[in-house]
Amino acid sequence: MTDRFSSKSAHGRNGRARKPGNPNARPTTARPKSARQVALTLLGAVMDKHLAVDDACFGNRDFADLSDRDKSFAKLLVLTVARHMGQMNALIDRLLQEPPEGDKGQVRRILQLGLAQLVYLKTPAHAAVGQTVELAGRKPLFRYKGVVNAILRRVDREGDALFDDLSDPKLNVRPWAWKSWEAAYGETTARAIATAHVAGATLDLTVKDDADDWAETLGADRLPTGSLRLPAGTAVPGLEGYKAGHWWVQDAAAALPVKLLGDVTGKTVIDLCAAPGGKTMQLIAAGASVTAVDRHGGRLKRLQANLDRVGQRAQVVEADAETWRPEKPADIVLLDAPCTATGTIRRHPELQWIRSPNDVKELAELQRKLLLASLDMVRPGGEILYVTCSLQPEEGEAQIAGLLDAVVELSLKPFVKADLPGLEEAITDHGYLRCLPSYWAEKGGMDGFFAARLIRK
Ligand SMILES: C[S@@+](CC[C@H](N)C(=O)[O-])C[C@H]1O[C@@H](n2cnc3c(N)ncnc32)[C@H](O)[C@@H]1O
Repeated sequence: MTDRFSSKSAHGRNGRARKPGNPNARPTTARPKSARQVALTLLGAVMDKHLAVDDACFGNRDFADLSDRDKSFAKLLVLTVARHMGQMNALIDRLLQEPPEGDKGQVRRILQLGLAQLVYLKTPAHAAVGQTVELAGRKPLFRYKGVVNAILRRVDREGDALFDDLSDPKLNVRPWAWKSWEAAYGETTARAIATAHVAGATLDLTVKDDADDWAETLGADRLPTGSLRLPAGTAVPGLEGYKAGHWWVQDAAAALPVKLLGDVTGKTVIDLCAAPGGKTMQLIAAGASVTAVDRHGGRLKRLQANLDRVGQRAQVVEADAETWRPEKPADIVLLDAPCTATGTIRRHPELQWIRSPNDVKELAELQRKLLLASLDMVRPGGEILYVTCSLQPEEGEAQIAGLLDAVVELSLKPFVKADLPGLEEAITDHGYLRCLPSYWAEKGGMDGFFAARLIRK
């Protein structure tokens, strides 16, 4: 078997001129880093600065210098470590006879990168071991080079057997998150959620129309709720219909809240927190007239590019939804609120390690403010659709229950199971949408989502 990742990047070698104006440009004499070295830096940014992997990549000059292939490999390494970190740490604790001193956790991270390659990505040992050991080749880590080498060689020799008693996916869940999910969904479901997080995510698409035809053209599965599903790792830009804007990438669960609104033809909708526009595009495709609001200019550019690609138009507003107000109240406000996004750990396993109970508290407060602001933007008799991609009840069920207790102008318009044929289990007794990553496990799962429909009296 050949190793696609056994040599240093051929891209960005010494002396290669950088494009003028490249903000990540570095002096041409600097020595380019290997994908594994960059992965080690990215892992540090995730764990120490609590950055999402994409954000860590965005600000990293060495990452910018890698070839596309090495960029993918560096990211894959970090995501694989994040996905299995609890299991890896349990094994490392067992194999490291003495915890390293004064290494700022680097030896553990190097070992994690080695395990990611040997155990999960099945990178050939000659590259995985040799080049990973090199990461410990400089001061102050070089005294641990032998230890790293010995541990990785043992893992290569003994393989999966070393993980026999470390298969419980709960090991990868932070205790505070486990406590919350167990209390909210029960132990069996919490474990199924953890299992889904380890399994990763498929590529789901929402099509503008002709879903059956597109399913056939793309060789995709048509899910009961209308989304199309392709295997994990399918490359998007090369797929037929992407450039022509016939479909967009959207997890099957993320597509449900707008579907649950029913017929929106001719209705005015304010899409608050709209970027990058998945739900905006759904609303427009369903016949609504949409004002898309987001406070992040860069993300709004992505929204506009998405609208351009699929040939749709919306009024696009860069503003803070807490203070912005429309000239005229809308029929519907869709609030896809900023949240901890713990429902998307399948795609972004690092969230497990960068979120904290304090984030849940702070974001729940922000969501409440945005919900109250939404009330000012919708006409009497109009609807507010509140959505989060969080598994935490504070950002879902408890948020809405608290709001309904406090705000007399609002009432719940419950969803009913008949609204969601094929996924009835996602409609709760209270009439909320509650998707869990463990649903449709045999089909490849889905993101965790919550939605509630409120009426302004
Ligand atoms: C969950 S994402 C939205 C995803 C989007 N609705 C979709 O379907 O593609 C949350 C968005 O909220 C935006 N945001 C966060 N706080 C905001 C605020 N106070 N006002 C407006 N937008 C905000 C972020 O910039 C981010 O784009």
